[in-house]
Amino acid sequence: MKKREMNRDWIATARTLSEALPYLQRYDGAIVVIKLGGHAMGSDEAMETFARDVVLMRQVGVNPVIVHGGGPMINEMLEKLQIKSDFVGGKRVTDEATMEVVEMVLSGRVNKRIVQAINRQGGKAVGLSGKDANLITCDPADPALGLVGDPNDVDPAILRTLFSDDTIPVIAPLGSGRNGETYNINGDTAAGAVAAALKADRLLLLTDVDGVKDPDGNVLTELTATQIHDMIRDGVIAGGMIPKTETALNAIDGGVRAVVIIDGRAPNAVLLELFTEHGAGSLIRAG
Ligand SMILES: Nc1ncnc2c1ncn2[C@@H]1O[C@H](COP(=O)(O)OP(=O)(O)O)[C@@H](O)[C@H]1O
Ligand SMILES: CC(=O)N[C@@H](CCC(=O)OP(=O)(O)O)C(=O)O
Repeated sequence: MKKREMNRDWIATARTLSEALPYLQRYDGAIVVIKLGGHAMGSDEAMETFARDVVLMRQVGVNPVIVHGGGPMINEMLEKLQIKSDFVGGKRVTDEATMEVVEMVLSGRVNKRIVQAINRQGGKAVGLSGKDANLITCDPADPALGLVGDPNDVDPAILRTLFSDDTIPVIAPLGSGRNGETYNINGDTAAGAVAAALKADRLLLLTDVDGVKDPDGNVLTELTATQIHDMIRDGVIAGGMIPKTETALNAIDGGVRAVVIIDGRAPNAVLLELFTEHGAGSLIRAG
């Protein structure tokens, strides 16, 4: 039974819903790839909110695809096992022992946590890695990085099958080599490759900062390719933000309409970005 009382908050909520109509219409049937970084995963409560947002997206006709990271969780397990780990240009140098841990953590604990969270909210999520159904085939990225892969062949057929069954794919960033090897793919790189193969309407890169920052720490609300190249060259964009911005450019080149780098720790970040006029973070779009 609804309580028949007037309250400013509820009136504002109703107005927000009403104002969402043009956005709901715009994204009906759209494909939205969301990269959920390890740093953005946070508490169980934050995961629950994220999962609810994803289920809502699906409910209103969007086809969401989740590609996740899990760097901090891999670090934790490597430390327990006393395996040393180094990063070059934001990517983990991956030998065979490291690869075993990466696969175990990403395909196991991290992937299933997200799948379970979505299913608990009434969605239907299926966990897979880039190795399933030939989704992502890799070539070695750089001999210095060992088993780090560059996605060179992405077959999104399995994802389209899942869309047609109202199912939400949750993808761990691993890929197969041409000779049966397993490759570790940076989560942003994997998300970009999947988004390009699907010609996604949006790629949302959820991280732990408000967006891409200039040297004074101000978030740049819109970024061009030239700005990104200059900022990487000058060291203003560093560490994990390098693969993120490079991914954004590659995704746009590959046919994605727009990429947004946003703070995934902010409550309802995904809904705010898609269904309200209050988009946040840094936008990179096709020219
Ligand atoms: N110019 C920049 N603007 C914002 N963040 C930056 C910038 N340069 C480097 N970073 C770093 O990039 C990090 C995001 O990358 P990463 O830690 O790999 O995130 P995730 O785990 O979400 O993929 C930020 O926390 C920040 O420390
Ligand atoms: C090659 C490479 O660096 N792979 C990443 C995969 C996980 C990832 O990208 O996690 P975040 O998104 O949380 O950083 C790694 O081993 O950490």
